[in-house]
Amino acid sequence: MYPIALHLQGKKCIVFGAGKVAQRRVWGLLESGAEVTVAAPEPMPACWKNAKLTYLQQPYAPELLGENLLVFAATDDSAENARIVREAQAAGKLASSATVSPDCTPDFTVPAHRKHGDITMAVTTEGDAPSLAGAICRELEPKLAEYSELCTCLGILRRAWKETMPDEIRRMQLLRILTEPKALELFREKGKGAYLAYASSLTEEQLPACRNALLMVSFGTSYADTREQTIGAVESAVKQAFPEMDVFRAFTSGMIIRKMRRQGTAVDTVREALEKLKQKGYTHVYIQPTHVIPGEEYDRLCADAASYAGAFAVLRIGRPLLTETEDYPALIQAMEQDGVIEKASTKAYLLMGHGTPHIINQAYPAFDYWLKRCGFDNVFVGTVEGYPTLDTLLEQLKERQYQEVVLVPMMLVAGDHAQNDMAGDEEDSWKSVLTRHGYTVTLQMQGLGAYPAVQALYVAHVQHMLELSPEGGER
Ligand SMILES: C[C@@]1(CC(=O)O)C2=NC(=C\c3[nH]c(c(CCC(=O)O)c3CC(=O)O)Cc3[nH]c(c(CC(=O)O)c3CCC(=O)O)/C=C3\N/C(=C\2)[C@@H](CCC(=O)O)[C@]3(C)CC(=O)O)/[C@H]1CCC(=O)O
Ligand SMILES: NC(=O)c1ccc[n+]([C@@H]2O[C@H](COP(=O)([O-])OP(=O)(O)OC[C@H]3O[C@@H](n4cnc5c(N)ncnc54)[C@H](O)[C@@H]3O)[C@@H](O)[C@H]2O)c1
Repeated sequence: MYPIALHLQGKKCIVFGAGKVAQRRVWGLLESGAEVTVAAPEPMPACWKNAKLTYLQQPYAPELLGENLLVFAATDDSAENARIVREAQAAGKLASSATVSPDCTPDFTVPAHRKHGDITMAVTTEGDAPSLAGAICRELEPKLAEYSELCTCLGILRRAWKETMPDEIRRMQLLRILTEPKALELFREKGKGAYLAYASSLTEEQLPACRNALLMVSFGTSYADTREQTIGAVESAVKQAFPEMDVFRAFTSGMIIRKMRRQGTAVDTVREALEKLKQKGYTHVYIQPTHVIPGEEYDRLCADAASYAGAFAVLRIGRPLLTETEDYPALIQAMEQDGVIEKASTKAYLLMGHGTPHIINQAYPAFDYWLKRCGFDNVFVGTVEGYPTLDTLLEQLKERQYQEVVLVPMMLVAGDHAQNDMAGDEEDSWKSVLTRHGYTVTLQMQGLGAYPAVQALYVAHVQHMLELSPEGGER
């Protein structure tokens, strides 16, 4: 089902039947300016005496379909209605039926509708409960009436601003402010005069000069040091690369946000950040996640952003670090460039990824595959919560002759997982297990975000997001 509003002025339409339903169809069609023909076996009902329509006193016949664009089968014979619909469709017309039958699939349904001034409201239940569609319209009708004067006002303002305000974004911004709940309430409570005064006060007010916001979204960490060395450093790199953008921060982990609040540091959730950007009047919002993979956190981010889709002229989401195929060799090259991993070394490097029950966990074995493709036979990927596990890594190490292993977090930050699961003194940490297996363990305690070459990858992802055409790039 796809709703559209048809402009029927001067278009030919035919209604079969002259009973209660047919009469509703005919009045509606005449109101919309259509050229109406009615065919039914009885004489023309008196109510149409002064109506501008062509009345044919005869039952349905295929030749009556003629040049008509829309066909309304409104007889009380459902088999006849089904036949009318089928034959009209075969003749390339769009047809509806007042009766529902299994051997007929009409092209359109007539929704319950109400019109007040320039506002038309239509409700369909796809034939399930037509009387409910009518009831919903009746319930909402007073609201429509309330807004029809406002609609006229806004129509006048909008046409005037199209002439006097060449900046389309500014116009959009103003019209959005003027249809926010606060403005609607002002119109209802104080009337048209107060509303128009508010509108002109807005046009005089200086709207924010910079309308581009870049929201950097991270999972977050409550470890303040690593937070600034990684998340903060990625954000700084992006700020430097895009000086024309206002850069903001949001975290996706509610647990971390709460913990930080207890420590006295406020960070926004994605929804809070988007709400603030909307309030501040930003029109173009670009969201760059710093997440390593597009997993659950990223899915949630997309859902949160989707609920703000109508709030901005542009709302786009960039891709996490490992999303497209080319991201894999790019990250390997970056890690090599900053000396995180070294090819053909006598040391084995074990990268500790987070891991996830989400299907994207495949990114970790895929990254391992890419490492080998790029010649890093001595670098292995494992995860804390997914596959490959530490046991998988131990098996792989056993087949080779390494004595020294270097542990590296494959996470943006060197937070809880790096400090405890990787490098902690508990007996099940990777460090403890590997030491027990006789390896000499070295720790690299930096999150990926701390490396300039990785920061440059995020800059490239933002660049890519900004370059996408609005049609192809919207998410
Ligand atoms: C909305 C409205 C617009 C309009 O017609 O203008 C409309 N029906 C309205 C009223 C209404 N219709 C019926 C009752 C009796 C109570 C009840 O049954 O609920 C009442 C209430 C009343 O009369 O108060 C019975 C009924 N309707 C259809 C069948 C055939 C069937 O199901 O076989 C039967 C069973 C007959 C039987 O049992 O014998 C079929 C259709 N009726 C449609 C539209 C289309 C689907 C719209 C949708 O739901 O999306 C469709 C498919 C026709 C089409 O698309 O042309 C209008 C409300 C106007 C308003 O109040 O503003
Ligand atoms: N869509 C709705 O809102 C709605 C509401 C109630 C009922 N219905 C269903 O729609 C049907 C029509 O309802 P109504 O209240 O208008 O019935 P109605 O009895 O008032 O009118 C039926 C009309 O169809 C005409 N007709 C019969 N055979 C014809 C033919 N071969 N060619 C042209 N006209 C023909 C009759 O002469 C009459 O004018 C009913 O059978 C009912 O099931 C629909």
